[in-house]
Amino acid sequence: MGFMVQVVHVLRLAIASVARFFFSLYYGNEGAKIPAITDDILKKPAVEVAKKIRNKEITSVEVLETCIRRIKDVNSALNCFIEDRFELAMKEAREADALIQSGSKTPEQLEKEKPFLGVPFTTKDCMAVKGLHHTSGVVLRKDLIADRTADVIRLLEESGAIIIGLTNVPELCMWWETHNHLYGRTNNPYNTTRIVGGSSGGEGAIQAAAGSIFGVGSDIGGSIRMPSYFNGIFGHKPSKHTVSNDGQFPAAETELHDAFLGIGPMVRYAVDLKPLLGIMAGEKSSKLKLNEPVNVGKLKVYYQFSSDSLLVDPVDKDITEALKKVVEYLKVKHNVNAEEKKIELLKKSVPIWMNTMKEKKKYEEHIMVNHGVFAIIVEMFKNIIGCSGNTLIGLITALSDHTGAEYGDEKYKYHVALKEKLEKEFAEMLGDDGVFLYPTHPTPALYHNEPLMRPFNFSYTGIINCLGLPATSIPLGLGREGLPIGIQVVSNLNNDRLCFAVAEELEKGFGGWIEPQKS
Ligand SMILES: CCCCCCCC/C=C\CCCCCCCC(N)=O
Repeated sequence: MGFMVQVVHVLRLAIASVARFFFSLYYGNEGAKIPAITDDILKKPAVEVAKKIRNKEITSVEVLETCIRRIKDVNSALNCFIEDRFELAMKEAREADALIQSGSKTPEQLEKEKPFLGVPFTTKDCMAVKGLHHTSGVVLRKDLIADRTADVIRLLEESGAIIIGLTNVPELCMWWETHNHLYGRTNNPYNTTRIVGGSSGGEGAIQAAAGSIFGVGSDIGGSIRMPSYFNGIFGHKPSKHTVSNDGQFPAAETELHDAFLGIGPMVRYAVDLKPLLGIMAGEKSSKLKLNEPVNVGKLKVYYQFSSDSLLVDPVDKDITEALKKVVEYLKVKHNVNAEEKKIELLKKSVPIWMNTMKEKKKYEEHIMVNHGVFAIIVEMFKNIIGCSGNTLIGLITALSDHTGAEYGDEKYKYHVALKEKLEKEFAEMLGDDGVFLYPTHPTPALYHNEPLMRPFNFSYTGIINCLGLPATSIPLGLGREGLPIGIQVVSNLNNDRLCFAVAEELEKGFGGWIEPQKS
């Protein structure tokens, strides 16, 4: 059995390598370039932009105009921004400026009451924003306009931030390449022949390209952390039950999935993670004790190089080297002796995620009019001849939903039990002062469509969703292909602030976000 699994693994890798060769011939290595960033305000953290607006060093209207210009400059190459509310945003920016100019509140009062006053932001199109489309990349929802705004977006608006539009996602947000038959495919700002990840892929790209000041993503299998990683920015999936999942499509249908799913910030600068999560969490932010100081030198640091799963690609040497450098950096700078782990159950990341993700409702019910295996196969043929509203991977995922466990059966319960065992192991290891460093993903951004050859690579992030733990994707520079690399840092439940402290420290040591290729 073990031998056969090894043989299948080697065969899969061999086929994926041959396919990669053909992908490289097909796409070449030169994609479209995006223009250099010329406005300094786009190279500032959101907290600094907010301060400058409050202190009348720049107006909200000027910041918004700069973002709009930048979005227009980069979107033909990236196809990441899909719907705007520029006019309404401009009205809100004028109102913000008028409030500041009126002098009715001091900058200190504004900082307390409306910390992001006048700061433009974007979110993915699976989040309800009143008056904008709410499709999740599903053709059946193409005319659906949200009649209310998701809790998390409302909280950000109450903090003074201004939503300027929506970014692209994969069909039903359930794949890690951003492509659908409504808005098309999104390209990576570092190399447009490569993927941006998913499902918050449009958001990853617009943040990396500096088209908005901060972004909001959501993550049930890595959808914040993978696009953050592929696009060289910071992204945080919060502790379970911290940020309201209201107003998101698809909604989490079970208690378990509500724990897996998290909405969080996607940003160019680590310093923005904490204040944004504080606002997004609303009343629940108090349990995170975000203002408690964290001494990185006092943290217990654990790390693991690979899940050792035979269903997943080996971890790229650039990522392994980067993780080693992080361990060395923490030793030299903070005298922290990190401990290497070999957590056996991480090998089972793929079956744990795949089986515990089962719901009563079948996947195809969200994306197709006709249901059942036969209907899916018919739709696949239609896809091949270019006549389907569904993506091929959407249909493959629908088909795969007819394999493995059924919601609530013995197989499902077995995998829930495995998840609980791993949860206990992580809780004991991390305690109140521990962090776990782990690859966010085994490879840098693949060519478009290439994830089909390596479908389960998302499990490095997916397994952390099953545990409900907070995790931040941290950029660590560019690898040998000129594409972003990095790791994720995981902490115990409600210890999100430890992830932020590590993110800020590694940003200092490794440079954080790097402006993408310029024309
Ligand atoms: C060609 C071989 C295809 C093998 C079957 C692939 C089945 C894939 C099923 C599920 C993949 C889910 C990927 C989740 C990515 C992120 C989800 C998220 N919203 O956080």
